[in-house]
Amino acid sequence: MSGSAAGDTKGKVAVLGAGSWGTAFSIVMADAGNDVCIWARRDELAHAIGEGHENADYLPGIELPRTITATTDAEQALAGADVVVLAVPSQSLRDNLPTFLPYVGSDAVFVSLMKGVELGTQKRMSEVIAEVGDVPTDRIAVVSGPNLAREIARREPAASVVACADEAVATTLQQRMHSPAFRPYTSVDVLGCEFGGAYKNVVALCVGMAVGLGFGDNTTASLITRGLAETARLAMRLGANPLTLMGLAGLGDLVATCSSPLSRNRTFGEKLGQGQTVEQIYASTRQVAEGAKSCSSLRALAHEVGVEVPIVDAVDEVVQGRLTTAGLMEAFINRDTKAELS
Ligand SMILES: NC(=O)C1=CN([C@@H]2O[C@H](COP(=O)(O)OP(=O)(O)OC[C@H]3O[C@@H](n4cnc5c(N)ncnc54)[C@H](OP(=O)(O)O)[C@@H]3O)[C@@H](O)[C@H]2O)C=CC1
Ligand SMILES: O=C(CO)COP(=O)(O)O
Repeated sequence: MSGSAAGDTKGKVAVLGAGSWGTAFSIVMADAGNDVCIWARRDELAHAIGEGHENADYLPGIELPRTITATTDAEQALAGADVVVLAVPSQSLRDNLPTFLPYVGSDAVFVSLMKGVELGTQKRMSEVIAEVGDVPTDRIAVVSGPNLAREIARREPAASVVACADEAVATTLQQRMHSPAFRPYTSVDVLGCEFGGAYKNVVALCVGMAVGLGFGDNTTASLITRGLAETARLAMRLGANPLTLMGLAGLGDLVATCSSPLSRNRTFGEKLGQGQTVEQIYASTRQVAEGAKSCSSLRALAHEVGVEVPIVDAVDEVVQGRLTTAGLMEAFINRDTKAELS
């Protein structure tokens, strides 16, 4: 993988997944001087992106740079790419990897944009890539931060974190993705970044429920703050750097997602709070709300390591249909009282 200063011609990037974030991140990479080829699983979407220069299904009204091409052919998307960006829903990654892996160059670096934890295995996405692809950790990076796709696609200024166990790889990727509107910071705390990204989706579901029930800023700020405490408690138990959770991939993303009506997770929670069922919500959108699945895997993981996660527990109960959203708020207030910093 080669690096160069912002604005220079850099190399080819394959983006596997043509949804909101895969497409918005492709704009970042194209603006930073990379040639980008997006893999979509539907012909009509690949055609709309490659020929019409718009992804009307996910980012309507955004004109895509001409250096972005698209295909449904994984071999074509990956040919010559030294950066391989994965942007499919987390729960589909394991099934999708065998389609991609035969065409990934032996030195190419994987970049996960996904913010979920696999159901059943409780693995983070970088762990799934390492396991299924037999890829060493110095070739797997994650990008995570307050990066709502539509705002990024509009080139509104934002920062993010690119994390890799090998700091030099993170730095090279940082150079590859630094664009006029997108400022990446490096980190070696892959676990902390992935955890921040996955956990905030569950907290955003909870905040959305509160909004849907008609509660105001005191309620949402209380949930965000206790959500951050819970995220940090579990992530630290698993080996994350606590400061990562106070950074862009933790607090930053938590605030953006919990505050924004653009967030699919917050919207999902809001609809639950307004009385819709999980099935009705799934039927009303094609976009992924990762927290609705990751609440169960994060809960299982927390219980495996003996960490208390009342928000994740309660959100999972609501999603499973065993608790109402009003019951969740009541449980939040009426749990046994304790010291804040316990
Ligand atoms: N959107 C955002 O603001 C951000 C999202 N993320 C994360 O990025 C990841 C991708 O999200 P995002 O792009 O937003 O998702 P979207 O829901 O917008 O798009 C999902 C994409 O994946 C495809 N897809 C859906 N199911 C499958 C499957 N089973 N196998 C293969 N492809 C599938 C969809 O194809 P089709 O259209 O054919 O259904 C679509 O191209 C998630 O983990 C998300 O948490 C991270 C930061 C920001
Ligand atoms: O991760 C995101 C912003 O950083 C997007 O959140 P949603 O998936 O809830 O839209």
